[in-house]
Amino acid sequence: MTGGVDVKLCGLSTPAQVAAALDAGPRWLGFVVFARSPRHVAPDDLAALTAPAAGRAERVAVLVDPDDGLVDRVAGAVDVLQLHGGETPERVAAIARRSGRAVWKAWAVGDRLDVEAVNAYAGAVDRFLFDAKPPKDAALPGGNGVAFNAALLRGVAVARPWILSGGLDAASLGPAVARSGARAVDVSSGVEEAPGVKSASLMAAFVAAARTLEPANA
Ligand SMILES: O=C(O)c1ccccc1NCC(=O)[C@H](O)[C@H](O)COP(=O)(O)O
Repeated sequence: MTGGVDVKLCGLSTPAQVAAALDAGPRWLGFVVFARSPRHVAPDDLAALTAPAAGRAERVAVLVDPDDGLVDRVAGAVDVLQLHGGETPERVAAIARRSGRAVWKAWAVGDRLDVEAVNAYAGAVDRFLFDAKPPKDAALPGGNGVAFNAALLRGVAVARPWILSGGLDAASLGPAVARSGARAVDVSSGVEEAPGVKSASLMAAFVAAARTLEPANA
C-alpha cells in the first residue's frame, strides 16, 4: 500500500529503472514480455531484472496471449501474470492453474463497461486491470498513453478488485481516481521521457501523488 491508492509502475526494462522505481515505493512493478513493445524484457532476462524487487514490491509480468512455453519461462520470476491479450476465461483459468501465480486480466473499456463479460473471468482471476482501448493503428494492446472516461467504472459491480489504467500521469491521477472510485492505479507512458525510457523523477512524483489520495468508495 502506498498510502491512499496502490500503484503499479509498469514497463520497467533495465536495472536502473527498477532501482529508481523501487525508490519511488509502488506496490507493484510491471515487466512487459512482448517483443513489439519498446519496454520488452526477454524472458531469459526477467529473473535477474526482477530479483531486486523481491520483498519490496510485487512483480508483475505483462503477457499477450502467451503460449504454455512462455508461461513456464516467466512464471518463476514474478508474483503475478497480467494477461493483456484476447485470452478467454478458460485460457486464463488454465494459465492460473499451470503457473501457480496470481493472474490479472486486462480489459479495454469502450463506451461502457460490459460487466457481464468482465465477470465471466471472476473465477479465474485475482484482479482486473481496466485500460483504454488501443487506437486503431496502435502496434501495442497497452502502454499507449491513452485515457478513457474513468467515470464509466464508478459503482459498477465488478467481482474482483481492479486497477485503473490508461493515460494516467501525476496531474490526471487525482481527478481520474475521484471519477472512477479506483483504489489502485497503473501507469507507464505517464512516467516516461520517451517510449521505454522511464523517468525517476516522474515515477517518484506519481507515487507521491497517489499517497495523497483518499481511498475511494467505488
Ligand atoms: O506497455 C506496453 O508496452 C504494453 C505492451 C503490450 C501489452 C501491454 C502493455 N502495457 C500494459 C500496461 O499495464 C500499461 O501500464 C497500461 O496499458 C497503461 O499504459 P499507459 O497508458 O501508457 O500508462
